[in-house]
Amino acid sequence: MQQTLSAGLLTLGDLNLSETQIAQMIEVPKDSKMGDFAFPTFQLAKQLHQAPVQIAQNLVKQLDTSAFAQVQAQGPYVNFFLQRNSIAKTTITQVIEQGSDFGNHTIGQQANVVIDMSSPNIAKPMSMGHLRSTVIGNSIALILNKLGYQPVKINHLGDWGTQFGKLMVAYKKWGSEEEVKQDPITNLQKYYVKFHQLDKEHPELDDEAREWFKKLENGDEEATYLWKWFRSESLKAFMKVYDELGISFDSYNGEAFYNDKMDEVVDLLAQKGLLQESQGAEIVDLGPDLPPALIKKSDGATLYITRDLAAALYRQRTYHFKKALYVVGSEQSVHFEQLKAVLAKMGYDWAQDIEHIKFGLITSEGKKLSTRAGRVILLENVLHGSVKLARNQIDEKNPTLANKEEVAHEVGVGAVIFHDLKNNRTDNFDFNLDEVVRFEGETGPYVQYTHARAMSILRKADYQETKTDITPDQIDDQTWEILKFLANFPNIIQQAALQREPSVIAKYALRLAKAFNHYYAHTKVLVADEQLSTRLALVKAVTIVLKESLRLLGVQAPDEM
Ligand SMILES: NC(=[NH2+])NCCC[C@H](N)C(=O)O
Repeated sequence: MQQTLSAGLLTLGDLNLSETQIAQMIEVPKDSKMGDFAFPTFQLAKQLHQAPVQIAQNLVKQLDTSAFAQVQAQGPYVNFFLQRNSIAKTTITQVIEQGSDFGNHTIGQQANVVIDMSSPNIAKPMSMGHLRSTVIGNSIALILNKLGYQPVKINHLGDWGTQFGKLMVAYKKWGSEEEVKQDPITNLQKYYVKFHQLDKEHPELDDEAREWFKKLENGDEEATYLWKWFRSESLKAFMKVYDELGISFDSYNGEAFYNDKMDEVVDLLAQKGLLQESQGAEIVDLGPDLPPALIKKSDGATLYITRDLAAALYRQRTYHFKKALYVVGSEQSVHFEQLKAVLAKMGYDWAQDIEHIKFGLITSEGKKLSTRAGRVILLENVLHGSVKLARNQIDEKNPTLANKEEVAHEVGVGAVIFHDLKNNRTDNFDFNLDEVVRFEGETGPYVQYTHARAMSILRKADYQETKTDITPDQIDDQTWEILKFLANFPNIIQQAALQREPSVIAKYALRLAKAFNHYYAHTKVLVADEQLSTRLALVKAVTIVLKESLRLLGVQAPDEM
């Protein structure tokens, strides 16, 4: 279809659309009367100086339609109706032969894409925002990898800053080693909060904190020891969450890693004549549309953005990245615009390869989370609560299941990840644990359950791949619904990659699962007639694509649940 469209489009005018770009535009209409696939013409109107409806009509006249059952213009769309039988045979055969490789592409040519993700702050709890960054970043890495890119997942830990001075003072005054070892995050946080409760009335505390931070910067033995220890205890606690999520990183180079790389950045900025003094501080002016970037404070301390500049330089040198993605909440938009702007001013053309992958807030009862208002969601409670709810559902639906513990974990954790990824990433969404783990509706467990159900059909039939001989004769509407989705999977992956949007895959998986359940409700799959092996092959293909969709989101697909 891409080839046909590509050839047809060339006759309309000077359009520079690659087949990949065309693939990314193709849609599967919700109403099958509008075709199996549809090609929208809106986006071409400007370039061609024609109305979309006109373009659709002209295009249809130019297309070689011999490979299709029917091609027609309907409003601003070109609708394609495929030859069901031939598509059925090729699609099912392809999916089964390629297995989880179905949809793979070499477009990425092994180029490195650096993904800055998760990046929680030492001695503080990991927030729901950090969870979003972790699961979105992980899924984007998996999607890009499927297209032949080499993702490099970097956890840019918040492990440096004046807060460590405060923490050291607080720990030495009110802390204990046992407490920190037992529950590092809760207790370190507790000391820090106590410091802030007292420092208003005891300003000498702030002086002590400054001294401790200075000691740390100067490599003092005790300060360094404490810092390393806080860092490693916190990291251990974070690792537990990452282990539960099944997510790993290629690097944990956090802010502190760039300590000895800051001078170079400041020198470079000075050499290029970009540094200005402003009230004792050093800034880079970024014109009327952006606030200036604060590079060095009047006391000589460098800032968040200075570290990000050093990190960008380091990553470019180390990985020669094709793209550098920063998966960070929308509230940091200005920071990343500044980062790009400073790098562009420094004359690095790779500044344009930096992308801020924004995401929205998680709310509770429609309101922003707030520790003070008591609207907090603790990550650990979410994961454990979700696994527990999944366990209850399994006990109810499948009490004799063998590895309940393991499956409950895969379902509970998968539910949380899926719930996050099914929304457009920039949308805010409300968190309600009961909703997350439901086996019906638009949830991860629903997709997992559909996969497990399809697997159980194959088990009952004692399906052997070698028996596959596909001879579809009549393809009814329910079957066709599934086939269409299967055939479109490669396009879906490319769409998700281009938009950096895992929700494209999550929504696709929901639609495919729904189509399968619809089919299953209408079809006696296991009846022994001459179409049995074709039906089983279809079911097999569905299990492959559902499982691969879930994998790309970072969600497991148990065979039974
Ligand atoms: N390179 C970066 N700035 N990454 C994001 C860091 C996020 C930061 N630690 C925070 O919690 O807000």
